[in-house]
Amino acid sequence: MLRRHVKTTGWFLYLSIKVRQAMPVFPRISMKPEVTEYLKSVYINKEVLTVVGPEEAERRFQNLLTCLSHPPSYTCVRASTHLAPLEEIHHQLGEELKKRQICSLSAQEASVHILPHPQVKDVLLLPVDGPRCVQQLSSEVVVGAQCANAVLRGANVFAPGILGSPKYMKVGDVVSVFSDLEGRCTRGATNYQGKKVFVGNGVAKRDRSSIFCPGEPARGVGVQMVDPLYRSPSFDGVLPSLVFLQNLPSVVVGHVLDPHPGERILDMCAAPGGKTCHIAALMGDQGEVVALDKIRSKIAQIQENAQILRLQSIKAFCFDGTKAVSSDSTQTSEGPPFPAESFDRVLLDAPCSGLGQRPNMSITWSLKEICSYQPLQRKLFHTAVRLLKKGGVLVYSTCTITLAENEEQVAWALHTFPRLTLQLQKPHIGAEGMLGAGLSSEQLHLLQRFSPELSWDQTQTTSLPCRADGDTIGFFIAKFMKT
Ligand SMILES: C[S@@+](CC[C@H](N)C(=O)[O-])C[C@H]1O[C@@H](n2cnc3c(N)ncnc32)[C@H](O)[C@@H]1O
Repeated sequence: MLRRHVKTTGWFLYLSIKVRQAMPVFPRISMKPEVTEYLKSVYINKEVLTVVGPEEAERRFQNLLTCLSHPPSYTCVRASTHLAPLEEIHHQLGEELKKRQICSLSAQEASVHILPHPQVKDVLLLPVDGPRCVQQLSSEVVVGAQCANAVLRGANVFAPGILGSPKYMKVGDVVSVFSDLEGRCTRGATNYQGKKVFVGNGVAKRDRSSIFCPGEPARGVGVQMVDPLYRSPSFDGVLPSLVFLQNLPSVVVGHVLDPHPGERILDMCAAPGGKTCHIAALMGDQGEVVALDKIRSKIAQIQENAQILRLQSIKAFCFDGTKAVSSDSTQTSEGPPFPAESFDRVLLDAPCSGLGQRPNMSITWSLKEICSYQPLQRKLFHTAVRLLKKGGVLVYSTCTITLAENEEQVAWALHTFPRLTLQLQKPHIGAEGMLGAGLSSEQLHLLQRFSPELSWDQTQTTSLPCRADGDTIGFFIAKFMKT
């Protein structure tokens, strides 16, 4: 395997000459020592040690730290099968990608490389080309970590994400883009020497002066990525009503909830509405999907997505989910709070520590912040159970990897609400629940945990769609019925 060392400021990155080789290109995710210790105690807990042994437990933990800093090796889009058959959307997407030449593949290859998921009937998968061999340049643009993560998943650099640029950067200049790993680059920097990681090359679409001008905040694309380390199509404006960018586990959530036409569904923490829209689509837009979110500015995102995807059964409200049960059982108004037992199904896609997101090269949070979600999730859970009809279905999901927000919440819920029983999930394409929360093997079997660390060693040698179910963000799903 041919490799070369490329020197960056204080950092050595291994850049691969061969496309898709097993060597990681980014350093392991960095975090505060207390957070590393905490995650280690989660992944190398007593129950895990007893079952898989210390070596395997350690291997999984080290894999976790590596895979979190790397993007999944494919892009997942959900097709609007309520508007057109999957085959038709597949074909149109191939044509559109060819037309826009946003796909690096040849015209003939473009549609061939879009693959339907074998089990999730409204998902199309597109391989990501990377890590690619890209030469670093002397002109450096430094962007915030969030912005860089989006670049690694196919986005361009938007002006607000830019922290530093060459002193005389002009429109048309070719620049190398770096992620500010520690969040220490000050806005307007001209030569940042802190920890940074190269994510690709692009062309400046704005002069430095217009990016950092005082007063009016800069908007629009600041650097168009032409040679990214990981190339995947940008879906900006591509068939907006027919394809929706969504991580595979998030699409699985909608199917696990299994909503039926004519039902009344509650999505308690809904913004920006990806899962809300999926639920409405699965119901053929027949019935009612009530979407709540506590943050007012996010309600417009739900409404906008519903409009783009041509869904009319969604009603979005700004409301605190923990207060969504009305004490008045005769209350009949359309919006919250609602009388108990008002909904056939409830989705609690809970606010969480989000540690399963990929790529993520640095967790800046303290342990206290990470541990702050469990009580809020329990409050929301109480409301969810009260609002659910007898015989109704409750799905609880998070995009994090701790036991405290996942399996421990399930153990707590089964203990607190004797009328809840765990249900089989369909599809079940992730792993089962993680050991360590005292759940039985039957209970763990009913849980779905997407655990990229389990297949990280094989990720880059297995072809799509086989690797799709393992090479995901970290995610958790539990399905209950109220008996
Ligand atoms: C994981 S995100 C939801 C993602 C969404 N389900 C989707 O698929 O697009 C969690 C959301 O919960 C919202 N949230 C936090 N606390 C809440 C509360 N008490 N009541 C309602 N929403 C809340 C946040 O504003 C955030 O938008």
